[in-house]
Amino acid sequence: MPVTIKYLDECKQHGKPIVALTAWDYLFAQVLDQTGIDLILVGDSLAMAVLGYENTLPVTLDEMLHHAQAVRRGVKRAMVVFDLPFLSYQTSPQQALHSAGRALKEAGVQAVKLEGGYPAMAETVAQLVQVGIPVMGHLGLTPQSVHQLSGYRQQGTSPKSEERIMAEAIALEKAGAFAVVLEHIPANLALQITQKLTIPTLGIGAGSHCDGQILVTSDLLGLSDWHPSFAKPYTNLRKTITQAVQAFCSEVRNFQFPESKL
Ligand SMILES: Nc1nc(=O)c2c([nH]1)NC[C@@H]1CN(c3ccc(C(=O)N[C@@H](CCC(=O)O)C(=O)O)cc3)CN21
Ligand SMILES: CC(C)C(=O)C(=O)O
Ligand SMILES: [Mg+2]
Repeated sequence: MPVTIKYLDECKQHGKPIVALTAWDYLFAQVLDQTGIDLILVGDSLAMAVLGYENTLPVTLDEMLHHAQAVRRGVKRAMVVFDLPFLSYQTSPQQALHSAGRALKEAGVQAVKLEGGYPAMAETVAQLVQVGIPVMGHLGLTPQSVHQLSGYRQQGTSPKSEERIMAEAIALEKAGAFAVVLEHIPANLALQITQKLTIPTLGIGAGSHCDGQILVTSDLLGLSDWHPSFAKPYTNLRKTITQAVQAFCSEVRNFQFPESKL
């Protein structure tokens, strides 16, 4: 059974943690989906994780759509969410509608995600939801605002900032968002938001009290050359791949592969 908004709501109600990861291609999406995770995000973090950019700002809507199409082909069960890239939705609700519409029509994703809250984004979310496009919010550390935020610093550390993030979360829920990502905020603030909202919260660097967790897949696999402090590598694929390639090099250079058959 494919994962639906209703299923994610039930997870929250029953205290069953939601598991979410990012993917950028068919191969990884298929492997992840077959493990039974709930949600796959085509995250704009792919700008950094797989395209080698310094931040997420350069990646374009067309580039993201190309990745999303590949991801979609690999997924049968998980909900696929498309991360709207920088400046594909901030200009106006019309622009957001056009970009989100392309993600649903051209890549076949079930939902979109956008960064930010009240007041501008709440209005945009409301308009998308009104035409039947499910929206996931993203608050706290919003990487598309890296320059405005003076780096990838933890957010919600002052009473004023805490209050603002809580207000934005409430505004997103009111606007009709079906879930919200909370990134790099104190665990206690994430707990308060999770208790206050009826929609599920997905945490990344936001403690253990969210309704689910999301990580960048290359960080979980130990494939990235760098990962944020809050990520946990569950294996060291970088090392495994390096060793396999070195073994191949050695066998080719020593005429051991392929086996000689005359
Ligand atoms: N591979 C990868 N994993 C991610 O989780 C991720 C990305 N890329 N790219 C987009 C954003 C950027 N993220 C980040 C990046 C850096 C920190 C980090 O190291 N923060 C430091 C402070 C850095 C500073 O002050 O500039 C910290 O201790 O909070 C956190 C989240 C999370 N996202
Ligand atoms: C980490 C998640 C929430 C994200 O926005 C991304 O991968 O781009
Ligand atoms: Mg993102």
